[in-house]
Amino acid sequence: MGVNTSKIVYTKTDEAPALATYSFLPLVRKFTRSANITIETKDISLAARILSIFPEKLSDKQKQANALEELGQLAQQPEANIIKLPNISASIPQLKAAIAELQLQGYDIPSYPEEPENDTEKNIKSRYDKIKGSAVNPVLREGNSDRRAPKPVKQYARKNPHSMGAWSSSSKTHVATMSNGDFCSNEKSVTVSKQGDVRIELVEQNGNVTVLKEKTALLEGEVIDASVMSKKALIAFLEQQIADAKEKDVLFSLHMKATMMKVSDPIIFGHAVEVFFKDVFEKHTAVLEEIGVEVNNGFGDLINKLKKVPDDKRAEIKADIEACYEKGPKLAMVNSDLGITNLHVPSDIIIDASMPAMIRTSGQMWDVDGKQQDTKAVIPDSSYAGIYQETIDFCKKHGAFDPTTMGTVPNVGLMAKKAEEYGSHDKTFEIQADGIVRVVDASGTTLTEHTVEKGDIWRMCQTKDAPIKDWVKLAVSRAKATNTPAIFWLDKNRAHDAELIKKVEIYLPEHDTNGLDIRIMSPVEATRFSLERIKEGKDTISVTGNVLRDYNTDLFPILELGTSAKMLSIVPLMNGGGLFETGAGGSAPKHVQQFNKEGHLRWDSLGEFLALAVSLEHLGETNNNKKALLLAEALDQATIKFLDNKKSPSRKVNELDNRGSHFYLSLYWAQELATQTQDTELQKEFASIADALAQNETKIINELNDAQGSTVDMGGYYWPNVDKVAKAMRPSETFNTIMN
Ligand SMILES: NC(=O)C1=CN([C@@H]2O[C@H](COP(=O)(O)OP(=O)(O)OC[C@H]3O[C@@H](n4cnc5c(N)ncnc54)[C@H](OP(=O)(O)O)[C@@H]3O)[C@@H](O)[C@H]2O)C=CC1
Ligand SMILES: O=C(O)CCC(=O)C(=O)O
Ligand SMILES: [Mg+2]
Repeated sequence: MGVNTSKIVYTKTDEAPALATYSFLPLVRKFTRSANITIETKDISLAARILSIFPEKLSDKQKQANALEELGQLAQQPEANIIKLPNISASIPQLKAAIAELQLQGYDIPSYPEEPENDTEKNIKSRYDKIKGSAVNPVLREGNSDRRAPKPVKQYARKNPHSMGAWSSSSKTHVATMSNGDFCSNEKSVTVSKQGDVRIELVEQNGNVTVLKEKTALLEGEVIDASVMSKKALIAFLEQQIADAKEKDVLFSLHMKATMMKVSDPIIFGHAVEVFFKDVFEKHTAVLEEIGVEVNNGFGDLINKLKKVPDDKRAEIKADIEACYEKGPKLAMVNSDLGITNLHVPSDIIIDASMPAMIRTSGQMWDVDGKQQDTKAVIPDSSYAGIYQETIDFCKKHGAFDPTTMGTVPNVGLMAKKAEEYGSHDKTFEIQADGIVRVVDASGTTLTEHTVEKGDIWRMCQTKDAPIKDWVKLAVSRAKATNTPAIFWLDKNRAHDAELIKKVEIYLPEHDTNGLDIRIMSPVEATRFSLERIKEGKDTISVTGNVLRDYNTDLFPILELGTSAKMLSIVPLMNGGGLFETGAGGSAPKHVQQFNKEGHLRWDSLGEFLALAVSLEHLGETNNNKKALLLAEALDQATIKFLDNKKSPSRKVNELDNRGSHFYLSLYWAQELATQTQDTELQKEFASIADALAQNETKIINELNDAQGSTVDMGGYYWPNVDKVAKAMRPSETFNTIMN
């Protein structure tokens, strides 16, 4: 294969990682040029995705290609080599903010029609709904996931432990979850014996049949699950928990994944808002309807729309809101200073990050005065809530974990082909009438059926056989490579898991597992087992489904490393390519706020460094590009040095930030290349760069630090001005000159 085929696609995303890209990518280009590697960028930011689907009224200059679609296709090709940075999975409030910003910048795109009144508006809404929530990752993830803390990162964390809030055995913090009527208890699961289509329909009590989804194609051996969340049971549960939080005097805090579970979870979120502020919603139904309040977008939606109400009425509603706050338990706050509660915006309390953050902070969240308090963490569906309760119990019993001695829990996650719950959006429905929802195949056989009531949330999930097989293989190969026990987190008492266990039991014996310790345990047992081992400094691979992949790869990294940004996240694509995700966390909106305010970007690009190294290694191997392999090796060494010398960004203004950290990585990377002797061309090229960087270290760092301390105008949040940001992110002339 010719060396010219070496191409890495680097994604342009949103918020903090996008800012970091302005500084990092020019450096990556410089380092990879001589190895004949092309770095192509694909803009999959929220704003670019919006523009790409509404080209009609845009000028040619304003139009955006549908980069996500192109990448989705590429991910299925063997030559794929994609570095994927975290992107915004937009809640409706974020989507609306991005649209408003683009309109203000002169892009003629339609507003989001919350309640579409005609076909045109319905069409606009359905186009926007495709962008909503987690719309990027499921498209690119054409493989299962291998997330872990690389050895040097783990060693660094052991030597330089992050803060850990102490735990008290008398902590009142706990998880509240439903015991009946939820998705977990109502789940039915079937492994289909042959390929074919199924129809999802609602049969009303009067015999009326409404087709909810005409056609869903199934493959042989695929596992399908159907389940329902009862609205009545949910509301009863929420009422009970609100009362109980008040009685126990703990904060009430709801933890959902409204971004990835973009259909079901906003509805559940909305119910929580309505139950908490019941008196307001009951008393002012007509007014709230008139101003178009959408509770599924959070309580913040009501607050924003109150502006439309006449002064005296608004004062009355506000007084009633205050009365609800008085009457109910204290709410956990997302931002005490700004009065933003846990119920304001669904994307503010994303469970994978928010639960571990709470566990790391002594099991506490913040009250309205900014004081830490014990908390009732409300996770309505009980499928996975138990892992957090188990972790909390463990901390109550043993105290906080000790990052200097604790082991690690890497994850092998099933996620290819939109596996399980995270692929269920197009098969999730808020039920409009009492009846039965059934899944029927082409021969008319009913595969599953559920009795439902109006307002219930019904959903179907799919898990294809090939991804399961690949997942088992990946688990065995990771267990073997690291000689670490691997636990399948599957509960034989849960319908879906029972089907998966059957498959695992068939596929495992196809591999040589001699000498390996591979077991199947329920999530709760697996948590306990892994935590007991972690405490003793031992490692345990968690082999999980898609949701637990997501939860565990924030939970363990946040406890072990302080953040999931330091994770290596590899997705070996099923067709042979590689998708390299940077870190296991998100796009850190808080970091952008700080950058705007004081010109300091505390984003840690370690995830990018790790992903780039494995991407280069993959490229070197698949294209027989020796220079790429050398670059990868040198980058790994540079990253180790970077950690040893503590060159990660600080959290405080006027100290080393993201940009300065990139300088040090470049210095060390160049030095590594200069000292290797296998490739004299690279050696020569980078020796002079290494020298220039080393000689100008103080000057460059001064130039970078001098750029901090004042506000930064980016000319936009979702669609910033490229020149402004490029300038802000590369403020050292000396550094730029050497690297250009
Ligand atoms: N892979 C993806 O594309 C993912 C995307 N998301 C999206 O990201 C957005 C924010 O999600 P959220 O749940 O708040 O989680 P985030 O992971 O973005 O943020 C939580 C906190 O983690 C810390 N953090 C995360 N990454 C870094 C980093 N590289 N360097 C330093 N600190 C870091 C920061 O805490 P502090 O500064 O306080 O230390 C940050 O405020 C949402 O739009 C969400 O949908 C979320 C997860 C994955
Ligand atoms: O796609 C998303 O919204 C988030 C993905 C995520 O949290 C993860 O994969 O860890
Ligand atoms: Mg996650």
